[in-house]
Amino acid sequence: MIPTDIPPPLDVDPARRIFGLETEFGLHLDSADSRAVTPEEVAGHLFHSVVQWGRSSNVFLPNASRLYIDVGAHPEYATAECDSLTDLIAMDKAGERIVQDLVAGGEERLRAAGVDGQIHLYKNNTDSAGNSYGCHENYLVRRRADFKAFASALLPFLVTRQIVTGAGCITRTPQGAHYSFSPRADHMWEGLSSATTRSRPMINTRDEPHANAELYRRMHVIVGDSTMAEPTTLLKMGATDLVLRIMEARAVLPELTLAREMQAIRDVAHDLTGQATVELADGRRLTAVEVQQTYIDLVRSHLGGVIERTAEVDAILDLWQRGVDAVRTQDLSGVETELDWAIKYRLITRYQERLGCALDDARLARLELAFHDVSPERGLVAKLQAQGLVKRIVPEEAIVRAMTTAPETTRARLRGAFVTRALESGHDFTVDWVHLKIAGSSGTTVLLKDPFRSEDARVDALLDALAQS
Ligand SMILES: Nc1ncnc2c1ncn2[C@@H]1O[C@H](COP(=O)(O)OP(=O)(O)OP(=O)(O)O)[C@@H](O)[C@H]1O
Ligand SMILES: [Mg+2]
Repeated sequence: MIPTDIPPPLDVDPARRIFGLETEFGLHLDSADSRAVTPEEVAGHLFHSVVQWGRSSNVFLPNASRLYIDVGAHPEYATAECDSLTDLIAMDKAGERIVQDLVAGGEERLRAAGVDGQIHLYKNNTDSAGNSYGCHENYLVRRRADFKAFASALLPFLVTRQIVTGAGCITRTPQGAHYSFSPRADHMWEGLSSATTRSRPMINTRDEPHANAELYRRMHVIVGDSTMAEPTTLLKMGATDLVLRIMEARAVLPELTLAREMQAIRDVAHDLTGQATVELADGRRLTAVEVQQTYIDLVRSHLGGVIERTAEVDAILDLWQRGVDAVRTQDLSGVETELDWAIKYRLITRYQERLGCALDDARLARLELAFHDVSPERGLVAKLQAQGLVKRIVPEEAIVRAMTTAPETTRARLRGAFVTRALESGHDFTVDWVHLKIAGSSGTTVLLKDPFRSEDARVDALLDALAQS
C-alpha cells in the first residue's frame, strides 16, 4: 500500500473540480477530382467563415470554448471549463456540431476553387496513414511538490481503463486483423513527459495550470480515446475523477505500480478477453479486469467518506461495474448501448456476419469510420441514438444551448459573456483561458486566475465598456 501525500485543501471545496476536453478531429476530403488538394487547404476552406469573424483560425467562441486548426491540419475543439460532467458532455457534443456546421461552407469554398467533394470530420484517433491524434482530458488538481509521483500513481488506472472506456478498433497486422479495445494504445510511447511533439506520453506534465499556479496544477491526460456515446464520456471522465478524488484525499492506494507500462497498455488493448496479465513492479501478475475491479472496490470503500454518494456517482459506478463484468463474462449485452468499444464491436461483427467477409475487409473499415463521422446524416452514432440503440445522458436542448452559451458556474461564463458582447458590438479583442482584453484599449487586461469564479466586477466593467464605446 502506498500513501498519497496531499496537502490539506486550502480554500476550495475539494469536491469541486474543473474539467475540460480537447478533441482533434480527423479531416478527410472525399472527391473524385484528380487535382490534389492538401489537407491544409481543406482545413483553410473549412475555417474560412471562422477567420472572417474571428480574424484568425484560432479563436474563442461565444460558448467560451476554443476552436483552432492544430498541427497536421486537424480541427481542434477544446471545451470551456466545466465543473460538472453533464455540462462537459453537453459542451463536448456541442463541439461536434460546431465543427460539422463549418462543412457546408467549406465545401462551397472548395467548389468555388473548382473542387467538388464532401468534407468528412471524424471524431476518432487514427487515420488510414497510421497517424494518431488525440483527445485530451483536463482535470484541475491541487498543486503539490511531488506532482510527478502523484501523476505516476494514476498510470495503472489509465493503462487498464481502456477495457471499459476504449473506443474499440479494427487493428490490422501482417498476421491479419483483430479487434482491440483502444486505437490510441499502440501510439503511446511513455508514461509521463512534459513534451507532446517529440514524445507521446499518457500524461503530459507540462506545468501550465491555466489558473493560480500557487494553488493548482492541470492534470493533462492524453492517453484517452475520443468517445462518441455520452455514457462512455461520462465513465471516462467520471471514473478518472473518482480515482483522483481518492488520491487527493491522502487515502492509501492499493499497490498496482506496473513493471512496464508501455508493454502493458499494448497487451491490454489487444486482448478482448481481458485475461491477459500485466506485470506489476512487485512481480505479481494481474489481469486488466482485476486491476479495474480493484479500483471499483476502492471507490466503493470511500463512498460516504471521501466520495459523497450522489446519483451521478452511483451511475458511474454501475456502468463501470457492468463494463468490467461484460469483459469478464464476454457477454456484452449489458453495455452494448453505452460503451463505445462494445457498441462498435456489435455493429462490426453483425455486418461482418452478414457480408461473410474477413475483419480486414474495406467495407468494415468504412463502417468503422461512419461510427466516428460527426455528420447528423452520415454518422452512425447519431442514427443509433435516434433509434434508442445508443443511450444519452444530456437532453438535446442542453447540447443546442451549449453551442452558443458557456457553462454558468465557472470562469467560462465570464469569457462567454465577453466574447459574445465583443462580437455583437464589433470590438476587436484578445482572449485566452486566463485573460480578457479589448484590443487597442488603454484598459488593463483582466486576469482570471480562479477557474471556479463565475462572477467578477472587473468583467462587468469590461462589458459596460463594450456597451458604451
Ligand atoms: N484551470 C483549468 N483546469 C483544468 N482544465 C482547464 C483549466 N483551464 C482550462 N482548462 C481546460 O483545458 C483545456 C485547454 O485546451 P487547449 O487546447 O488550449 O490545451 P493546451 O493544453 O493548453 O494547449 P495545446 O492543445 O495547444 O497544447 C480546455 O478544455 C479547457 O477547458
Ligand atoms: Mg489542445
